[in-house]
Amino acid sequence: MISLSDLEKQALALLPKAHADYFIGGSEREVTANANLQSFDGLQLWPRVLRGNFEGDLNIDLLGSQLDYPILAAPTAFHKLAHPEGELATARAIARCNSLMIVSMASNTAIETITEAAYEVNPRAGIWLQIYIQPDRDFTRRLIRRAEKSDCKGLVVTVDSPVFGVRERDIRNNFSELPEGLYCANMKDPDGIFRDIDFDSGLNWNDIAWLRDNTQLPIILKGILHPEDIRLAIQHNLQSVMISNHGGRQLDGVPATIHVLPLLAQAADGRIRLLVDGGIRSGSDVLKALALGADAVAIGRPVIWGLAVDGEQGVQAVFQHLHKQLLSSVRLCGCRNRDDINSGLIFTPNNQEAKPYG
Ligand SMILES: Cc1cc2nc3c(=O)[nH]c(=O)nc-3n(C[C@H](O)[C@H](O)[C@H](O)COP(=O)(O)O)c2cc1C
Ligand SMILES: CCCCCCC(=O)C(=O)O
Repeated sequence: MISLSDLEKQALALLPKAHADYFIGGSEREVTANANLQSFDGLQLWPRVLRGNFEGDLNIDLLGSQLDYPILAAPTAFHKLAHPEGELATARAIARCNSLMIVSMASNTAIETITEAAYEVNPRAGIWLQIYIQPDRDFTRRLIRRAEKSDCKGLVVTVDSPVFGVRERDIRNNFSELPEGLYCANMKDPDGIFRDIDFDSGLNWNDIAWLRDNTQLPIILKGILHPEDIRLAIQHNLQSVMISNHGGRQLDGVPATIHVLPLLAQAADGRIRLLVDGGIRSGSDVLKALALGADAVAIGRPVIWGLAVDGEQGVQAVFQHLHKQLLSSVRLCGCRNRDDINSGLIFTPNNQEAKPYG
């Protein structure tokens, strides 16, 4: 693979239009979906030279999961629309890469089957489950128990979705149901009936406290964009937040995540692990996010493109590609160790006078 944009083109050409549009689309006018991508291009790295080797490593302990590098898979729904092996192919690929997969609540494969496949490939694999807290709290509690029993290592709670975003492409394509034979496998009730995923528009911090009392798993809040919400997450003893605008698929017109990251890193002040997603398409994008304060980044659509083009191997290729590019960017920037990856690496007109790192 040469670039993720080549891969994206290949994947889009392979998929039926309604599915390609579901995967690539954003909400309303897709201003935020586009801003995620463009904002990375608007940031420039500011390299130093003649500083010798990068002696550090890029591995990370993320809430108990050991990753070889700080890139993980964001939760994305319906992998069987991209490839018949669906989430099993994704999970195996990511396990082989010693990375971490956040399984969507809307996966086409049940969480137990996914963890089993991942741990078979790599007993140290990282698997977290993403949930939308359901208005039916008993159902939510049962799903959390299933995640715990199947040895998930974290629970990601998506909080940017009191209602579902308006996806104009899906409306135009009349895409409102999965093809026959595909299901949201985690939504099966004990009586064998699949229920729909609901969005709880009344969700508030008391529900997060309820969740805190209902699981020992680390909780990661996904969909944070405001520094005040970081402070509240810290107050609620959460381990991590994902700075995310849902890939521009929920509220259109919100900032690109990379733009709010510095403010949120300041609010976090090292007291909570910061993950960021949205528009990361190259190793230099990953480096920009790490430099601005992220502990790790997550990728959504690129995983789908890899899966659609070449199943398990395609997903593996995406992770290997980003890892290789990240290492190359780190070296080209003259970083000697992990501490050199800081905000001094980002050139802005305002920091021309500032003393860069080192
Ligand atoms: C096709 C698709 C499905 C998604 N499904 C979910 C989901 O089930 N749960 C969730 O919290 N986020 C979901 N997201 C949002 C991603 O987790 C992530 O925030 C976003 O894709 C990151 O942007 P990127 O695709 O530019 O990397 C989905 C995104 C896409 C593109
Ligand atoms: C009603 C099904 C909900 C699936 C959620 C997937 C998602 O979050 C997305 O962005 O699409």
